[in-house]
Amino acid sequence: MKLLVTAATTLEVQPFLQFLDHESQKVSAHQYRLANCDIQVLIAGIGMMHYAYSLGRYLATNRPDMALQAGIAGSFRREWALGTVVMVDREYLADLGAEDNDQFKDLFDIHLWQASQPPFTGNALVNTFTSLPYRPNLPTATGVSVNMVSGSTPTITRLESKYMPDVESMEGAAFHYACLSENTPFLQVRSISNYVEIRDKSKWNIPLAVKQLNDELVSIVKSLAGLS
Ligand SMILES: O=C(O)c1cccc(C(=O)CC[C@H]2O[C@@H](n3cnc4c(=O)[nH]cnc43)[C@H](O)[C@@H]2O)c1
Repeated sequence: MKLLVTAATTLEVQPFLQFLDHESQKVSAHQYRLANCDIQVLIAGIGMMHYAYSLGRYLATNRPDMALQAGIAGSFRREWALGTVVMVDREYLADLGAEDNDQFKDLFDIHLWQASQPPFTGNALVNTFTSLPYRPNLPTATGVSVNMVSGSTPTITRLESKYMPDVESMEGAAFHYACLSENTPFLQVRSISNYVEIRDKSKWNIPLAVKQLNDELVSIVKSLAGLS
């Protein structure tokens, strides 16, 4: 099987790259062979613009059997400990639209986009692939994707009441959009590095989130390669 593993930054998948260096055959700079799996690693950049361009360019000439996005995320749910790994199955574009005095309206609200226009389901980018080669047993989550990490009470309250999100990232929606548009089965896996709150970087735990994310990533890829 041909598997694409993609992340915004190398930092987020560094331990996975080390695993591949030790356990697989390196075919070229970002390509590996692990048992029955051809693995391509794409570092697509931070934010939706970089991500959509890199992934779109890749999918224009490559047909992976499955794409896997791995990254860290902020959590709206305090009951999820930092380091919890979740599978995001629904994404909203949460800051693309218009400000109307103190109200935010997304592109569906102002009728520039129509509900369920492809590849949307309603106003969300939903992972509708039901028969993936492998599905990890992880909590599922609703994601919002933003261009600016949320860090004020009005913004957080607005997102919670409009989209009821569990997690926030800066690339999830771009990944869903590209994979749905190209009919590529996909999984988005995120590990909680911080809570979505008034910005306090000292409370983030990126090393823990990266460790837990990569343990799960190795386990998923081993299962896909038929190694466990
Ligand atoms: O400001 C800094 O010093 C800083 C250092 C490292 C990382 C950051 C980020 O803002 C990470 C953005 C990156 O991680 C994802 N992420 C993680 N938590 C959140 C969040 O609460 N809201 C949105 N995105 C988040 C995101 O997908 C980016 O790729 C800052």
